[in-house]
Amino acid sequence: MSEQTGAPGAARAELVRQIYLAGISGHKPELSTDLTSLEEAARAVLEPHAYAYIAGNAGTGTTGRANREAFERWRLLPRMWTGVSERDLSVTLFGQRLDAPVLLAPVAAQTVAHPEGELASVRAAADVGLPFVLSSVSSHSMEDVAKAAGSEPRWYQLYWPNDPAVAESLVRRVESAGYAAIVVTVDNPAFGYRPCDMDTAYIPFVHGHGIANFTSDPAFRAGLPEDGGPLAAAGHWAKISSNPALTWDDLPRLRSWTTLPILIKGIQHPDDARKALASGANGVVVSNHGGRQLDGGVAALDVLPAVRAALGPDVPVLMDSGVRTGTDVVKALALGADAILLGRPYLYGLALAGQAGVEHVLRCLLADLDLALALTGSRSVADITRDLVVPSGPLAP
Ligand SMILES: Cc1cc2nc3c(=O)[nH]c(=O)nc-3n(C[C@H](O)[C@H](O)[C@H](O)COP(=O)(O)O)c2cc1C
Ligand SMILES: CCCCCCC(=O)C(=O)O
Repeated sequence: MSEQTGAPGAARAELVRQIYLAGISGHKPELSTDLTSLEEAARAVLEPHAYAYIAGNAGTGTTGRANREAFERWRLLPRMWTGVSERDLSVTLFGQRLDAPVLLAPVAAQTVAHPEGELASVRAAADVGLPFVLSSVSSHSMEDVAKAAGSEPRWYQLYWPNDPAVAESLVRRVESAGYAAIVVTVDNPAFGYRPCDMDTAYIPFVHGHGIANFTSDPAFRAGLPEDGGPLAAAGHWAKISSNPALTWDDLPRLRSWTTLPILIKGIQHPDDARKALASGANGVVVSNHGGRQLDGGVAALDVLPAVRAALGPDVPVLMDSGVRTGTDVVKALALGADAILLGRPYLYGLALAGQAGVEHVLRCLLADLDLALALTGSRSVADITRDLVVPSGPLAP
């Protein structure tokens, strides 16, 4: 977030300029500006089990593919001569002004991709001015990540543990460490059936990745056996980490621990969106976890308009699962999202070049988005309305 108001932030204008100047001078970027190509590039540098964990989907990958197919089914219907020399990508969520409608999705155990993990990602997010959403299951503690973010915005994603003392302790730390919102993920009552991980017999959390918020938590440590080493900590985490007994009746308890905005992530049914709001949430994230949980499920983009209709125009609705380009962001916004969360693409940037790789991905996405605004005739996010997208195929006369 920056203090700037109005037309595009200097940083974004500069990145568009740099990308084009690079083309003119013949100076090739180290990583491709086609973000969809980074997965293959990252595959070449990652250990097979690490690539499988990041890229993998549940089951046969049907939901993961559906996420992309849904974006492909929509086409942008651009308008001309609307006067787009000044473009403003900013949005306001929960009173917080964001330079662009883009956040970094919570992704677990980022040291699997790069030794600096979340510290590299949050620094990149801060440099570009986008909020970072820290996973509960991070390889660096929420306090260390907050320090690396400096004064830039960060949100926290909560997997609600089944130990009430640990749950409350985590939430209180989130508030003390200056996180600006809590994103509660509800699509994970159990780990999805993921052949990609079972076949490599790889679970990051037993290899020292992803449990820093727990090993640094006094309530968690109180439950550890005295002589327990890292394996005992991982074992204890596995016991308390998920909470399949949760129902909507539990949300008021979380509400009583914090005044921060609460978003529910993993919403796919309009009735669940209504229940989330009725139980005390302030917004939702339409998501199927990038296809990593339920195979054969609906595409996130396909349910977005129904969720928006259920909640009305004023409730913050974010979405993720399948966003790969700036034009995907425009489609999601046109179909009802206030902002999107970017997932795997920034992890591939992280794997390829650490902080610089994440920055590259974010700058490319923002440049693409800025140009998509110009090319669709949109001067601001408010101009991205439902009539900017049509189903693929001939336009009805
Ligand atoms: C390796 C990996 C780890 C993830 N870890 C978490 C997590 O800890 N918490 C969470 O809510 N979502 C997690 N997600 C889901 C993302 O937040 C997001 O919903 C998903 O990546 C969107 O799909 P996409 O990356 O295909 O666009 C993870 C996704 C990946 C790829
Ligand atoms: C209950 C915690 C499981 C952590 C799963 C991390 C994740 O969301 C993913 O791999 O996807």
